[in-house]
Order: sequence, then C-alpha cells, then structure tokens
Amino acid sequence: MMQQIYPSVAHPFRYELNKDFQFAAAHYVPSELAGKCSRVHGHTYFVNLTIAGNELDQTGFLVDFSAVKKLIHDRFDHTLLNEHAAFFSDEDPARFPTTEIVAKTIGELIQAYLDQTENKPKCVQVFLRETPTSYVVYRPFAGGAYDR
Ligand SMILES: Nc1nc2c(c(=O)[nH]1)N=C([C@H](O)[C@H](O)COP(=O)(O)OP(=O)(O)OP(=O)(O)O)CN2
Ligand SMILES: [Zn+2]
Repeated sequence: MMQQIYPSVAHPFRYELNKDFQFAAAHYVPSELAGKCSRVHGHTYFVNLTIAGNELDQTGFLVDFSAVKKLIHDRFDHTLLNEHAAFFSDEDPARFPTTEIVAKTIGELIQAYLDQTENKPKCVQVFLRETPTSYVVYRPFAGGAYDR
C-alpha cells in the first residue's frame, strides 16, 4: 500500500484524517489533443483523501475511514470512467475524465456524503495519482471559505 508523504493543506480545523486507497479503472480523454490518452487505457488510481473538522461523531470518528473509501471504490473500481454519465461526458471538456476532473468529482462525492453526517467535516484535499509520474492535488476550499 502507499507509504508516501503527501502535500499538506492549510486549514483551521482541530482534527484531520487521511485515507489512502486505490481503484482500477479505464478511461480515455475524448480529444485528439490528448494524443495517446485519447485511446482507451487503464490505471490503478491512488487516492489520498484529507478530511478535517472540529467535532467528532458519536463513535469518536471524524468520519469512518471505510465509509469514504467505499463511496468511491464501489462506484468506480473496474469501470470505464467515461461511462459514468452523471459525472463525465465525451462532449463537454469540463467533464472529460482527466485526472483533474476525476479528483474534483471525488471531492464533490465525498463532500456530499460528509454534509449528511452529524458532525459535517470538510474534504479539504484530494490527492489523485494516475501514473507513477503523474498526479493532481485538488483543494475544494482553496481560499478558505468553508461555509460553501
Ligand atoms: N493535465 C493532464 N495531463 C494529462 C492527463 C491528465 O489527466 N491531465 N492525462 C494523460 C493520460 O491520460 C495518461 O494516462 C497519463 O499521461 P503521462 O503522465 O504522460 O503518462 P506516461 O506514463 O506516458 O508518462 P511518463 O512521462 O512516461 O512517465 C496525459 N496528460
Ligand atoms: Zn490515463
């Protein structure tokens, strides 16, 4: 499993947890500008989620590590990302399944779940590694407005 140091994110919260997991998925970037990436190919995506908050739930968790993994892994593992029409599109470049947009999508899915919990922590960073040499860091609350 991953044993790497991730970029840190500044935030004002007392607690911070990090969860690493991976999922295998295929994708293509539907643009001729994407070169070889316009052909269907697969990755083992490595994810590090950073979740922060001031309050714990009745279990003493910020959020259950396994719940946030399951939310993403169960949805995307061994799938073709382009087929998830709720999130990605072959027509709209803002919804192509690039590393950037997959990281943003993961952040939005996680935050939608966290918003339903009693203590409502925030997903402050998504680190998404697509290949051994390529990764993206997405920070949903860049700028610090945590009440969005
Ligand atoms: N900004 C982005 N650039 C690229 C993306 C992306 O999502 N965002 N995606 C790709 C390809 O999908 C590919 O999977 C990754 O490309 P790359 O890092 O070039 O992969 P290589 O293994 O060929 O890289 P090496 O430099 O040989 O390690 C491309 N660009
Ligand atoms: Zn790729």
